Amino acid sequence: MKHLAYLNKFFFKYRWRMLPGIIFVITSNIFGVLPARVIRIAFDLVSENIGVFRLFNGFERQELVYQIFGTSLLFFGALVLVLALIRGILLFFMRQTIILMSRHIEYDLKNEIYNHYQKLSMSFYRKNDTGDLMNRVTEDVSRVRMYVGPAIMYSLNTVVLFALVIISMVSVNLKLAFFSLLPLPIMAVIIYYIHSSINVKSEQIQKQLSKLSGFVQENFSGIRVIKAYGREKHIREKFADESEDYKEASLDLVQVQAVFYPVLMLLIGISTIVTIYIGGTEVINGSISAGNIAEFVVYVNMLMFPVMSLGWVTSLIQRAAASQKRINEFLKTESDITSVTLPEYTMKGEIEFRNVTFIYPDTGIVALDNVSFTVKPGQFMAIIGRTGSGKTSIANLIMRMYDPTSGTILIDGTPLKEVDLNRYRNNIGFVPQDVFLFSDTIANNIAFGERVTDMAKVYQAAKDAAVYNNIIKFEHGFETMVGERGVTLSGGQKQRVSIARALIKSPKLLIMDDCLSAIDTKTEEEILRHLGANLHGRTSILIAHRVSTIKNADITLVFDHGKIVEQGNHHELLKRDGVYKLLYDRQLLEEEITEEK
Ligand SMILES: Nc1ncnc2c1ncn2[C@@H]1O[C@H](COP(=O)(O)OP(=O)(O)OP(=O)(O)O)[C@@H](O)[C@H]1O
Repeated sequence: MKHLAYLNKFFFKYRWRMLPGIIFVITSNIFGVLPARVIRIAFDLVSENIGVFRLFNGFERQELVYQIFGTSLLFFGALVLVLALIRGILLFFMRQTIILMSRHIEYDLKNEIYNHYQKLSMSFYRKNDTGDLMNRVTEDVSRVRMYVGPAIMYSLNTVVLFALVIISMVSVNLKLAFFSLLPLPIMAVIIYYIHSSINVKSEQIQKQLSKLSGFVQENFSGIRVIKAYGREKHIREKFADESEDYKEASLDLVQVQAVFYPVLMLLIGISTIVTIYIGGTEVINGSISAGNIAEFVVYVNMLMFPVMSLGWVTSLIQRAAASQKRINEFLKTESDITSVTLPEYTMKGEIEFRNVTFIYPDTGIVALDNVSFTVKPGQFMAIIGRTGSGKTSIANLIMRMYDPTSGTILIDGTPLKEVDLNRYRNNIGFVPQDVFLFSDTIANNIAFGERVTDMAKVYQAAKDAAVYNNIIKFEHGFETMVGERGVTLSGGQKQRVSIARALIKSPKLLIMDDCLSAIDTKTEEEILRHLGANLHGRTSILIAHRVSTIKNADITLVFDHGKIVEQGNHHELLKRDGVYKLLYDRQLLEEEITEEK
């Protein structure tokens, strides 16, 4: 429960919705209880007037008595209707205030969690899987909403209604009040246990359903592999097995639910019988009137729903507490990358790694081992090396996705930790190794880092990334949607759109991580030619696998096992006759063989 205390700030924020809400709960219950008294009066009127009616048997006056009697009953009927109507209006406002408040809190909480997510570093995202992150913003927040809305509303309602009904009952007859209320606690306990069992089973079904949809999603994504390997039958059988588990869990739930309502009806019936029996003996004793029995039967029935909902509300609160605990865990997580905020920042583009060692925090893999190098402003630096040698880790550290385990990274002579990260990243154009395009138009994907989409700049960036001619061939040109709902771009086209996204920023520092791998050598040359023309005054770092890509680099670092094993320009490296020369010769040979074919 203490976890839910976090939400109190929202109750305070929305106090002007909550307070009227409470007033509506109280008044609606007053109007809920009043009809029972009207019914009592009407009942008593019937029993009293029947005597009078019979007394006038055979007289003309009997007709008049009947008319007065009928009109009075009609009046009471109309009164009950009016009271119900007023109660209905008040209930409407009760929901309009409290449930509306819960929707506002849900909105605020979702935004708060999402904003917090945005501040957290890459290592956080590595540690937590996407499904879990999404669940906290969606499912957990929904469960918390059930607490701040329905649970609070029904709890308030129950407390107020019980107070009013008990006062009314006791003021009539203490003994009858005691016996009428006696079955209710027993009923609450039974309903609580049945409800808990329903909850456990519903959770099982939910889990099974998530597993099933995860299975389906993965298989739809990998449908090409499934078809290519002819595994459709096998997958179909696996799906049937998973569905079978889901079906079993659902049947289990139906069984418990089937017990729930008959048990409930039985308990309500018992309560009513007890009320009528004890009430009857009290009428015989002369301590209450027959109308009081009717009044009590109405009270008992009025209490049924709150008692029924008690189990439900308890489980709502328990679930919300568990969800809020998970949400609090995340909200308390601090980013391990913190930044200073500076009023201004201009970047020249010098990068220096001084004895940098980097171990990935989650796996303990030593990605970089005592690496030192300097890139001067405007220089073109290339990084080459075997897979897993630490090239991407260099890019990650320059982007400050992670901080080095030891050593220092200096930007224009200032340690990176002392640089305003937001402004710094705004000066960088980064093309990651795994291309990611949003489900949006090509133009918006290219202009992603820009505040406003300037089409002239979008076109120029697309031309520089050698993808312009491809895009204009699409039916909707730059307005073509990409991603799940749009066209599927080829691997090379995606890479070039991703390059255009970096180029449009005219960054001071351009980092391209192996982003020319799916592009043919001719297009690659075209891009490099454009880049060459635009690179003046801007530092660029190109991570590549092909030596041909980086021949023109001012300096090339050759990586192996997280260390720089060679460095220099193309000619210097060839002269050294080391790893670089070996790579170059091997690639030349591969190219010759391909050409001969
Ligand atoms: N996010 C990560 N968490 C943990 N370990 C990682 C992570 N990324 C990379 N590694 C590990 O760090 C080492 C260096 O990886 P890195 O991605 O820097 O290599 P790379 O030279 O860029 O490889 P490639 O050419 O295949 O992209 C590898 O052993 C890899 O398994």
